[in-house]
Amino acid sequence: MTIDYSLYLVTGRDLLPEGMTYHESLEESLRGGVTVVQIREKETDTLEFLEIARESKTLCDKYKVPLIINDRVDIALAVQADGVHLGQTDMPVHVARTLLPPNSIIGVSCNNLDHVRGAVADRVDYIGIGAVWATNTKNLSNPVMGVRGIGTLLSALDGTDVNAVAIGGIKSDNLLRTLHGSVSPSGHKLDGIAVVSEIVASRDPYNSTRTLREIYTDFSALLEQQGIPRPAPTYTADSIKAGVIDLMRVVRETNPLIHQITNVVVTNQSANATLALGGSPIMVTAPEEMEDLSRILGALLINFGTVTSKEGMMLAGKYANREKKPVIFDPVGVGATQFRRQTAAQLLNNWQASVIKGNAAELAALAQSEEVQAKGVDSVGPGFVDPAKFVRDLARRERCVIALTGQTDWVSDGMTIIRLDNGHQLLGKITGSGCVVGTCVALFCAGAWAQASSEASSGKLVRGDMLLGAVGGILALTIAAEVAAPQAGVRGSGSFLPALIDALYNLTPESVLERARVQVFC
Ligand SMILES: Cc1ncc(COP(=O)(O)OP(=O)(O)O)c(N)n1
Ligand SMILES: Cc1nc(C(=O)O)sc1CCOP(=O)(O)O
Repeated sequence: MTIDYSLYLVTGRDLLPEGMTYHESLEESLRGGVTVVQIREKETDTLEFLEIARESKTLCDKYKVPLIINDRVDIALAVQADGVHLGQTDMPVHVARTLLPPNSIIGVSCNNLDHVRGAVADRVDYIGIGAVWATNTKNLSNPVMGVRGIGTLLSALDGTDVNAVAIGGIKSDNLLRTLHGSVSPSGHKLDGIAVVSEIVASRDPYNSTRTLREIYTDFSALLEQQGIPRPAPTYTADSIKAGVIDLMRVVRETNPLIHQITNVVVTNQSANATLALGGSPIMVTAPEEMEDLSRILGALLINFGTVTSKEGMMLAGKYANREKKPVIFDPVGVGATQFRRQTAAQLLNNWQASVIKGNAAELAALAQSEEVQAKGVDSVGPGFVDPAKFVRDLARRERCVIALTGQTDWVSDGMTIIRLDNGHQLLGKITGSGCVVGTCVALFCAGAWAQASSEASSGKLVRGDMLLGAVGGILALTIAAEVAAPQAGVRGSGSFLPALIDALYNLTPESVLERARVQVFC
């Protein structure tokens, strides 16, 4: 039997809202479009379980949706359910298979690679991987694994026909993030998501189900589009320059709010650079403010030069993802300490960055490459042998735009690779010029978001052309540096900084067109 696992409902009668019967809730969710139903009764006597299973079977048959029974092979047999879901300490798969009719569906819970290998060896039909996020529905015996943990386990299913659903804390506001983030590095994606409370605890299970379905369908459509090879390059050097000039205009016209959780060294100059380019800076770190801010910001910059509020960073990215706003991540000095490496991994597991910007050592550390070494927050040595390939591969792995900054800057979205050759050596003589690049990238990404904000909702996790945003931000700062450095009043790095802010303020489309040194590779 071919099963559509995309929206897998696991029941939980104790979560039903007051006044809603089990029957009503289940029928509404079937009408709304759940594609599989699992009856999960942890505390119920056999007789009551049997009655509930019978009632559920009648409803599921009416909507032609398969019915799975959690843990209890005997109940599955008694109501002629389509299959069973077994935990790691439940009846072994081979025993259940001898008891159940041929072609029954067997699913198994998996929390680590050994579980997945065991499930593949047992030739199960599907695995339930969890918990992806924290949940109040069940006391978990293992830590939550986040989207990256899901991706790792999905890789172990490459080349098999075992399906996979994720479970645990999945809600409409984190579903897109769950789907995006869990695609394995080899491109293996989930076959569905399993939810309890988002549907069962809802006062409107029909619409809660519809919302989840819509998000899932949009995401699947996007993945299909991405699978189609692009017939012709979308960008040329000229189209990039024209696009950047247009974004510059949008930023000045829309004055976007740029929320920056940044480090103490550069806060002031980042705020000034934001104002100079036509944006409006806000440097908030308190976790309590993140949800409200996410609704009004144009872009979020998370720079962890000094990690003061990890919780704030976690929440800010999560809410920005929910609003489909650009999230720019600048993992300053990520390779320098174990704490930074762990924090970066946790943040990226919690939200999806739209652009990750870093120097060679930072991006090498993120990619777990030893090709480039760090000294504190700086790179040492000549850089990557093949920076174009490096940024393209990391962009594919992180599913976002990667901006590698240095004497030459490289930007890629995983398909197009762009080389930029502007800048001035004085940029290396002022503190935090890399951090200000992050600010400029955030501004141009906010412009790209504003340009696309009327686009129909889609499976994308951010609206707007983030590749162009990243290129725009880098060009703005590096060209401003070229303009500022030869100014009469600039006598060294101290007088260069105010001249740089002036140059950002006075940056013209003509100087971008004239100076931008852009090469596009596909
Ligand atoms: C789809 C799906 N995945 C995982 C589970 C968890 O099952 P199990 O490990 O048996 O734990 P309990 O549900 O019995 O608490 C599931 N039920 N469904
Ligand atoms: C039943 C179950 N199993 C899990 C696992 O990790 O194996 S998490 C979970 C509960 C999922 O409920 P909700 O969608 O309300 O978070």
